[in-house]
Amino acid sequence: MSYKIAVVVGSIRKESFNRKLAQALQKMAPQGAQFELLRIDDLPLYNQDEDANQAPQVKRLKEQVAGSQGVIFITPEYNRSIPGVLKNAIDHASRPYGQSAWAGKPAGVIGMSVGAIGTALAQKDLRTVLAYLDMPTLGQPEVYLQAKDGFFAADGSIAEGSRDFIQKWLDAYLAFVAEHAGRVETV
Ligand SMILES: Cc1cc2nc3c(=O)[nH]c(=O)nc-3n(C[C@H](O)[C@H](O)[C@H](O)COP(=O)(O)O)c2cc1C
Repeated sequence: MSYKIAVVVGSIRKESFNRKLAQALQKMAPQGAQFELLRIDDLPLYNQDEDANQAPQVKRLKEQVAGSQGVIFITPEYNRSIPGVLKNAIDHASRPYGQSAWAGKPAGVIGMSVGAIGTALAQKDLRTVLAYLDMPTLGQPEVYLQAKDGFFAADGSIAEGSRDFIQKWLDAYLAFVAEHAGRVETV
């Protein structure tokens, strides 16, 4: 079976480490796993008044999530939590109430920040949100990455020091997606 995995990056900065990580992961994906990086930088600020009249960018986001078999969130930590742009995207695709695009999608959480705890607190907050959104989320292994010179190789791939560790996370996440898809198919 092949899987489409939606990838949401919690930074819209041009030189984002997390975007680079998303691109590196995309290259590490095995055949049968197709990664799609979702755009969130053109979403309006979430406003509940617009629930019945969602912007085309919001509809696009929801369709991309709905068409995926899983979602990977790759986020930096901002002020010990998740960036507003990521929460904005999550809130958009969770509404109108009862029509969330996220529900039931198996999630993977990974992130890179400059601080020593490597997004641990951002991921903790994100996991709380994903639990509420009814997204089964891979528990182990956890990946907390501190941005350091040499993490990425010159070609944008993950350098040797961390490559195996990240590959193990990716393999575990894709197995989690497959297990979830199997469960859904047998219901
Ligand atoms: C508003 C703001 C708050 C931040 N707060 C944290 C933080 O709580 N922990 C941390 O490790 N880094 C923090 N940083 C630094 C980010 O880790 C750094 O900007 C990182 O490069 C962001 O990820 P990106 O490269 O994908 O954009 C913060 C940066 C900004 C702009």
